[in-house]
Amino acid sequence: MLETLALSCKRGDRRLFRDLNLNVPAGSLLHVRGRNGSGKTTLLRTLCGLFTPESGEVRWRGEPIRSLGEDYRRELLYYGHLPGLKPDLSAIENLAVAATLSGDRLKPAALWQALERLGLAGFEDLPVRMLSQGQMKRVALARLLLSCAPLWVLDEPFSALDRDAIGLIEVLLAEHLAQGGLVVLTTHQDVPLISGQVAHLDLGI
Ligand SMILES: Nc1ncnc2c1ncn2[C@@H]1O[C@H](COP(=O)(O)OP(=O)(O)OP(=O)(O)O)[C@@H](O)[C@H]1O
Repeated sequence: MLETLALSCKRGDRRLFRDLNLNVPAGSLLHVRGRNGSGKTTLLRTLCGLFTPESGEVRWRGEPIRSLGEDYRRELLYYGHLPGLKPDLSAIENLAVAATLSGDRLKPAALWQALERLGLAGFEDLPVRMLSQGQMKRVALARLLLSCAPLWVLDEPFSALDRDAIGLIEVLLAEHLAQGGLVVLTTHQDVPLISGQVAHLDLGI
């Protein structure tokens, strides 16, 4: 379970949220909503331990993430605003690097299958700088198929994706939740989930 206790964050002089108490149980999704600049990305980065809150804490399985360090990061998949790809590496190479950094030992066939499922057959060997924006996002999202992490924190996973890709990500989310995974995501789109328990958090109101 992921929890926050009285979490407060400031950026410059602006307080984005105060005393946030969240509880995301296994098998559930938290959809963080709010206008531009309301603090969604800041909250997601704080949940990942990438931004230090003004006060309060984030807990994973009952332990403060500060004390878990690498043990927490191994259980986490973070998909940020930028796809986080190396532009001169191919799609396959990018996935291999991401898997190695996450400590996942994967057979090359698994990487090729993941790219195929994301509709990237034929584009596996091109440097990703030669792919379209949506294709780059698909490469980054292929990690969802390969990761063993129970907690997915996804910042705008649907942006720049076409209808088919959005449908596929919805299926992957539903599968992850059905297996007891947890998801925290932001999206400005209304995305109906096929199944799973969904809660909403509105920031900046
Ligand atoms: N590095 C930074 N230094 C100072 N202020 C920042 C920094 N990054 C973000 N902010 C400010 O924090 C506020 C919240 O930003 P954040 O990116 O969390 O919003 P958001 O809800 O994710 O927005 P969007 O929907 O546009 O992605 C904004 O007002 C922004 O200007």
